[in-house]
Amino acid sequence: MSAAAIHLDSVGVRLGEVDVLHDVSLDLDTRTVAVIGENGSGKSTFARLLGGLIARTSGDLSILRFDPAKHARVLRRRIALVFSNPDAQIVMPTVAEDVAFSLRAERLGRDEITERVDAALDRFGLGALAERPSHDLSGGQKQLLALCGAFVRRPDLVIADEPTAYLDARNARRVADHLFESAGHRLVLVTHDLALAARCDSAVLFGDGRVRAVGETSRILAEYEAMLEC
Ligand SMILES: Nc1ncnc2c1ncn2[C@@H]1O[C@H](COP(=O)(O)OP(=O)(O)OP(=O)(O)O)[C@@H](O)[C@H]1O
Repeated sequence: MSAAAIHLDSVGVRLGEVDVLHDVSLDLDTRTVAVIGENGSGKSTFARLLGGLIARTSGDLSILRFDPAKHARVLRRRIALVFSNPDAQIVMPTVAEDVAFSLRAERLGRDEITERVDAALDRFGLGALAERPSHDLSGGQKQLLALCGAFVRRPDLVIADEPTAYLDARNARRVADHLFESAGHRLVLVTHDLALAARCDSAVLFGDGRVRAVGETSRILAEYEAMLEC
């Protein structure tokens, strides 16, 4: 098994009748990784694969040195997913309850849950909204809540798919800053925002369900920009 945090060897993903990812081989070991590429190139499918939401059809895959096909439960506890539509991630009636729900699998005492939830709400500027109905929040506040729920579990790996897509500039900056804070987690960030991608240590460029280029971010971004100009 590879020593890289994220390792794929000839991975293919078929969804329904469609081969969506083809022969993906990658070793990703930088703390932050941008995933870029044109619409429909396979980025979200790649993120869902890493997040354990879909399974590979062929090839080998290890994440944090675990095979998701064999250790899905371990990985679920170590990986947090953040998507552009926070509504899909909000399940409990109030803001504080929703964050606490993220800790349900952690077997913590009531006091520790309260402590962790309060600290996370404060960190994401949601302290004053703790008792508010979660579905009444604005889009940006919901995204912060989804992020809060992801981070309260202290994940080793955060997989974020267009986490700033619907946010105003200030909230987008706030969300991005949280993602890039060196809080001990690795980050895989799917984004069309190339300024955001530029903040990552390395980048993967997808095209037609295949890896077109991988490596140091500025080089990959230059390749992508040149490709878009063609
Ligand atoms: N469940 C599915 N069944 C069949 N085809 C799918 C399914 N999910 C995605 N696809 C197809 O796989 C391809 C890649 O989709 P994916 O969402 O991974 O692309 P993307 O790079 O994230 O695109 P975007 O930038 O537009 O979000 C697309 O052609 C899409 O239609």
